[in-house]
Amino acid sequence: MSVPESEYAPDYDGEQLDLQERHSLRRVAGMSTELTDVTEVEYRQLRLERVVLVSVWTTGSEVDAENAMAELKLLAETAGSEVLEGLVQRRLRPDPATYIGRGKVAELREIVVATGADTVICDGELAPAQLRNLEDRVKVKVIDRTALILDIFAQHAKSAEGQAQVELAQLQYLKQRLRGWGGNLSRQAGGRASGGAGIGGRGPGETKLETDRRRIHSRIAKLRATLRELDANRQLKRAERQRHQVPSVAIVGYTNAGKSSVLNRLTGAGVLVEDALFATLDPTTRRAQTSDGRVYTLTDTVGFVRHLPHDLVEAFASTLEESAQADLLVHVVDASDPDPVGQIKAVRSVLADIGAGDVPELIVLNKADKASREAITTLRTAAPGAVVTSARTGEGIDELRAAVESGLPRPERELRVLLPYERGDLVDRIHTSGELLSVEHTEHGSLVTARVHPDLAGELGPYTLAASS
Ligand SMILES: Nc1nc2c(ncn2[C@@H]2O[C@H](COP(=O)(O)OP(=O)(O)OP(=O)(O)O)[C@@H](O)[C@H]2O)c(=O)[nH]1
Ligand SMILES: [Mg+2]
Repeated sequence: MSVPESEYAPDYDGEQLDLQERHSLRRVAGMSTELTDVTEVEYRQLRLERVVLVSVWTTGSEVDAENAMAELKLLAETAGSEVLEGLVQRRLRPDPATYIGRGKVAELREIVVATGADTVICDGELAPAQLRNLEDRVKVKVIDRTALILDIFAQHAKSAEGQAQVELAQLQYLKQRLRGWGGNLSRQAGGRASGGAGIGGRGPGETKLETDRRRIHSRIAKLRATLRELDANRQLKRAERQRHQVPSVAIVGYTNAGKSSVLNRLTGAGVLVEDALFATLDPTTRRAQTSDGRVYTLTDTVGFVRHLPHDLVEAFASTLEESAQADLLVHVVDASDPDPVGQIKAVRSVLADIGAGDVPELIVLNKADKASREAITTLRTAAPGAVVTSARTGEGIDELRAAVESGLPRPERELRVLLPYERGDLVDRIHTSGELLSVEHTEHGSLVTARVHPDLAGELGPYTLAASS
């Protein structure tokens, strides 16, 4: 399988790296998808694409490169692929024409032939020309990480809004690549064994799009209009919650960190939990109550991933906005992941992008049952004030609930009122929207000290005895 040395000649921009590193298109160990039983093999052969993963490793340590590859593998498998091989090339930067070094392309072709792969997935966002050049030479479908993530989102989107958002992102992505693709490979064919659309092929078909570029544009316009309408709906609901001064908490974090599991633990909500990336695409809002009866909302959100495609962030803006509008972010981290600090950084960078950078954040180190003691200790130092939980065993959930309660904004007015007994309704409202500090039952009514919002303070005005702060 070795390629003559002369073939490496055009591989110029690797020249400043160690010779041996440059020469190897290294196999990453343990990459092939493990199939456990025969029925699974048969089932998967019908459905799966057989893929080879390729990555250019430019910066960071070898461990970083392997973690990135492991994540790409997980993404590919989430999309339904069988991973045959993972290859990494050490290089200062991707080749502008072929992504990996030109000399490596022939080697990649040999691996594709030898393994019987029908798709190559590159870790990154490739230029249209890079995709086309690679496809021409490797002679199987080549897709990039962005298309892969879009594909996973397309498979998981359930609500009308989620589906419209994904389709919009896919069309934006395709629009820029219409000229780049085509040629002898049909995008519509999909994986050899998938019996139809494969990765990157679900969603809008390309040939149709090529024949009528205007149709993309009008479809995009239509989707945007639909999304605006749906967004207006969401705004209404949010405004309603704001009017009632209901504090909101958004659960954010890297994909598969355990956000939905944490929400389920906190509220008993039946939200889909799956060992899959991007299981949750539609935000679920649940009502919760503090120990003293104040009502607040908890919203589960779409997970983040490193290099979340820009088109997706834009398309999901209204969903992601939920986090920017929250009073508190519960940032769930998988403490058992090999690189939790990298995940925290990736999540914070998306949060900053969507304007949620200033919302108070409570870090939750989840999967404590699985994480090593050292990892937890290191993370505690990196994130002081973090709560350690296991959504699996329930460890730390009470502590988390208490931390969320104390992180909620406090109603600003403190007052003392004497409420006649027939105004029990007002006592109830203090319970659910304010903080009841003390009650004393007198012969004239209930003597209540409480913190409430200005609205309710206004209504309580006639009964106020003394106001402070
Ligand atoms: N061992 C362990 N597994 C957990 C824990 N919390 C969640 N999991 C598992 O991790 C996987 C992902 O959990 P989810 O709650 O779906 O994660 P998520 O963050 O909502 O994921 P997405 O919606 O896909 O972004 C599931 O298999 C859970 O059972 C935990 O504390 N310990
Ligand atoms: Mg989820």
